[in-house]
Amino acid sequence: MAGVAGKQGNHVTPQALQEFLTALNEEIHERADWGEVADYIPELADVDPAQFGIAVVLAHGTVCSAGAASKGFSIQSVSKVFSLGCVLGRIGEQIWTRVGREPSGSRFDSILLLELEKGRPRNPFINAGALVVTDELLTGRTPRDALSEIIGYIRAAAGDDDIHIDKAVAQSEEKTGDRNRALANYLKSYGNLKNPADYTLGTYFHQCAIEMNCLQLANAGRCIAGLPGAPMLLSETRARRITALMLTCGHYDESGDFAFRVGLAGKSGVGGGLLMVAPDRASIAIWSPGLNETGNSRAANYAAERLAQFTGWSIFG
Ligand SMILES: NC(=O)CC[C@H](N)C(=O)O
Repeated sequence: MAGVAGKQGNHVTPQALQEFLTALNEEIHERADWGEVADYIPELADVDPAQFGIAVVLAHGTVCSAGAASKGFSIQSVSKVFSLGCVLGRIGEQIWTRVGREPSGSRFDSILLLELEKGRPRNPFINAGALVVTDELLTGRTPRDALSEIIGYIRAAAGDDDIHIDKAVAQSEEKTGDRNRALANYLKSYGNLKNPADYTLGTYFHQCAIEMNCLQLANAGRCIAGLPGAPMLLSETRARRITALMLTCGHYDESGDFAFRVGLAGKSGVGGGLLMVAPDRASIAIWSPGLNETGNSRAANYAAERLAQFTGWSIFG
């Protein structure tokens, strides 16, 4: 890897970036520090952790990629970025009466703060908050229609209709989703779940089971990164605010460390996916299914740090 990295500021050429990504892919495989796949969702437990893909869409539309960038994976919690975009389009700022905008400092599936804060989840990216967002999207609709809206939004963002739900993953999580069931019922007891818990949970499990590859995900992030030519799905203000939430809450109790090491807004998922945005510069998707102790991809986090060092894209200068 020596001799490849170096702070490039605004002047990252596609060619230099492509060379860097190719070398990074090799470095990741040489390190072989993969972490453990999420085994609480049985279908994900079978995925080989020794895989890595990365795709970067630059402001002028050039795409650079390396590794398994066109291999599909379960986006899991990365879907929460798009369900939030969707609900903001639907009911606007009213969603904030039901969910907060503060980092939780606890695990993605924690119930701890929910009692203390009377059923209003800290933010839309922890499971409790995402359940509230999905519940809002479900209100007045069938689960099938709510899911069509979410997947339609993602397809429009990616500019690609070939994005689908992996039903086996959804069913697998349905079988083992007791903690999410507990969260949904707890929300319901505080009057912060409008639909029957099973409906909201079923919709949420299917939303998490959407399968995408890095190229599709990086394309879908263009509207959040505010890249020219991105589909008009979010106002500038909303894109900026979603980015702020990704930075402060996108990695759960590792969000501070990610900001410290990488300096870019990102949203992770237990499928090993990571969507990251460098506002006005690039949309980045990284995937490696092995996770660290906080449920974030070990190799994707490492790659994000190396990419930020190479490009100089940290929002902190
Ligand atoms: N962090 C994640 O990706 C969690 C999503 C997963 N579907 C869950 O609810 O547990």
